Amino acid sequence: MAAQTDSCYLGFDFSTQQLKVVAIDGNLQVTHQNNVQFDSDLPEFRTQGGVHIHEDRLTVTSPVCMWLKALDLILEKMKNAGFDFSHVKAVSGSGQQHGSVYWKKGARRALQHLDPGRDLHSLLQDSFAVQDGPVWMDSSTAKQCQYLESAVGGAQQLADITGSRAYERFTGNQIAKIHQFQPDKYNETERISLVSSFAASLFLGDYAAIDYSDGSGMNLMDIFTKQWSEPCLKATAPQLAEKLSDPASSTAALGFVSHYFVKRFGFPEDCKVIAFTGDNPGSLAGMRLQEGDIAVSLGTSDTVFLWIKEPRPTVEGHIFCNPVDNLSYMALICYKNGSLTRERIRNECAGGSWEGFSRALRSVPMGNNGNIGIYFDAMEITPPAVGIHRFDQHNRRVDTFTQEVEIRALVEGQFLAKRVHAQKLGYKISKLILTSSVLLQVLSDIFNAPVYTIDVANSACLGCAYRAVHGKIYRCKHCLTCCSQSMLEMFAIKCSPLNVDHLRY
Ligand SMILES: O=C(CO)[C@@H](O)[C@H](O)CF
Repeated sequence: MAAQTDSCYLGFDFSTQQLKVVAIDGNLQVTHQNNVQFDSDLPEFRTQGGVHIHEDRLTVTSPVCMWLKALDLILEKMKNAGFDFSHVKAVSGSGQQHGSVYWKKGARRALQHLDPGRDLHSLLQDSFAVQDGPVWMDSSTAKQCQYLESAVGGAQQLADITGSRAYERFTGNQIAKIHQFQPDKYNETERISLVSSFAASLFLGDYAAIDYSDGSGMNLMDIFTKQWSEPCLKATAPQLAEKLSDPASSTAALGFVSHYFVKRFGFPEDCKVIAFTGDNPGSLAGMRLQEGDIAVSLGTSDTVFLWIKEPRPTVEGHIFCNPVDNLSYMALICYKNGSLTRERIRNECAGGSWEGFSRALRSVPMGNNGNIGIYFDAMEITPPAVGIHRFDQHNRRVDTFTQEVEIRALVEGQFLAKRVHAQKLGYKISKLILTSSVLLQVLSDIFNAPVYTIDVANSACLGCAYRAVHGKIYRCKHCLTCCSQSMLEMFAIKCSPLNVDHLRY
């Protein structure tokens, strides 16, 4: 890693299982990385995979105080590692998409007057109307989805406005459920943030706007006007526009870090806060996608996404506003059964070892001798289905595979689904960029296309650190309007070509 130089930019990612941070210098070189694992570093919240799955197996939440404590902890870890905050010129970040935070009346005043002598958790733990907020793994709002679609004229009509049909995890439907079943908590709420804008609010010392890109994942924002859609707001809950406030550009400089961070950690007073966004939009920036590239992100959720100019919303997949270029968009497909399912089968079929998993995978030929598996441990998003299904080379349903066949069936099944859905949505598959270096070969075989990886594990953090640079440097000095220098030009100026391991031509 490069030594810390005089300019430094931070990108935070509040993802499902951990809080991560990447620091880069003015040449976009990584100088520091750190993380806090929610389950192991903050065991008092008793999460599994960073969440609480409720008894109905559909409701999934995360404690907002866990995220507060995680930020306290990661900043302490950075300070103890000798990180010098006085060089930080700008911060940005991302959060798991769709999750929501409900600030209760009076919270803004607390946020604006944080005492640098105390930690964030002790200062803000009583500032939330909902302690355990809904997150993207929740599938409990089917009724709210049906109501919203019927109110605006159907699934395709809703997709034409917001970029997606109604999805259970999307924030608007979660807000509708809280208004319906916990009206006192809804009425006690003065501001609703996404996880991304909640995190930005902590650094800003005031409520931060929801950005266009993450706001596209709410079934509430018109992705063309980039304003809240009145019919969607009306069909969701009363006084909602007031609780959300106006969305802002994902490239917006929201202000400077608060007095709290200057005094407690030594951030410079002119350290800018650039709008935080969703984790997948953050990854899109971090992977420096060009038109025609397809990104595959393997995480708690798996996603396939690409940079597009012309949005064509459908009832499958999602169209979000682009986090880097206000005139572009991003297309995304999301799969809920990602790393948690791969870890379950690694534990059951390879003794918990990734080396054993890889050996088993390589021991069975590509195509798995015709055996195919579908592994939906939890209700899947794409398609909305659940259950484990195995078929042999004669298309007969079978109950078990050998351990090696099971492992290859899982990986090939997950990647085949990605290819089928990507092609069905018209994604042109020419080059793939994978966020991690695992499973490269299988992905390349399944897509029959060259696969690259980026050389930093935390693509969302990296993308947000890039966005911090972009927001700080490439902005006219006299106003906070959108900068003239595009981020892709910035990359051309600031750094060498993407460091990629090119697997196969
Ligand atoms: O729901 C998703 C995207 O639509 C997931 O990828 C979450 O962003 C994961 F945090």
